[in-house]
Amino acid sequence: MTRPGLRVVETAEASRPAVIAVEGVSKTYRGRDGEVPSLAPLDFTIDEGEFLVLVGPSGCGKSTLLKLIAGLLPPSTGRIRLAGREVAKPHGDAGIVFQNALLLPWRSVLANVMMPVEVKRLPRAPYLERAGQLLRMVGLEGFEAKLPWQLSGGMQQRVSLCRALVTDPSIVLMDEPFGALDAMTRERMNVELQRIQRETRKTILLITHSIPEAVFLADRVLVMTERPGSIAAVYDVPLPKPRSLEVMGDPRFVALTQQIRGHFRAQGGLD
Ligand SMILES: Nc1ncnc2c1ncn2[C@@H]1O[C@H](COP(=O)(O)OP(=O)(O)OP(=O)(O)O)[C@@H](O)[C@H]1O
Repeated sequence: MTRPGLRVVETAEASRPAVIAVEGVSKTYRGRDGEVPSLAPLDFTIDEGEFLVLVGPSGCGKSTLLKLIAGLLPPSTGRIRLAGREVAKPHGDAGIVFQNALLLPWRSVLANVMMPVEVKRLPRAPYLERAGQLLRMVGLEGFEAKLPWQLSGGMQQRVSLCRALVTDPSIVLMDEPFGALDAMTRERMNVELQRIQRETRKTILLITHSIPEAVFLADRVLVMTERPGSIAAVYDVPLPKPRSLEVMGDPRFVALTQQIRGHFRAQGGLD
């Protein structure tokens, strides 16, 4: 049952249940040109409230994995459970944020945020209130009536994040959400996203090509191999949250980014 209101029920850190369970999941695309094995069988879980970041070489199946979790594609083997239920079709219980904000240009900021509410035919009034709260939380109070082109790229991505959160989904999936932003805006958005996750307590799975971004944001970083992607390593990030940008100078931060970079040196980098 989807519910409005920014906060979810508090759970003890030690006994956080898994929100996502990926069990033996693989994906092979089959088309006219033959088969493309995209993901090797994967097993991992994401805990409630966890921030898991995926890094891996280009084409290793990261976006495919996100689409599988969102139910947009069926796995070739294995199964995915989201909040205990097997994902079998597009379920709408995952908010998705892509590299481009993908806002409808003729709709106001508020109307864009309300899109999932309309698609799911949920009652308008409580979600309108939630949309207003979310826009306030991301610093866009007063911009509700603006059109997307009147906003900067970073502001548009914040709108897209509000749209992903408006129906209070079990998980937020983010595919290179800040990849199109300039470096300074991107850093600011990383700090913002960390705060937003703290306030909403959402479970987040984020894909990035930036190792520092991964370490800055994550509770755990999952490193993937080249296609067909499998799990090369999973790292706990031993840095307390909230983190400020200064953490990037912390020897533990530097050591971990170096260690993760080591996975890609032999493969010629992340991109
Ligand atoms: N619909 C499709 N049909 C056939 N092959 C596909 C399809 N979608 C993706 N692929 C292939 O599957 C592999 C994994 O693609 P995917 O987009 O998941 O990788 P990725 O890790 O997200 O890449 P990037 O980091 O470049 O965004 C790639 O080789 C891609 O060409």
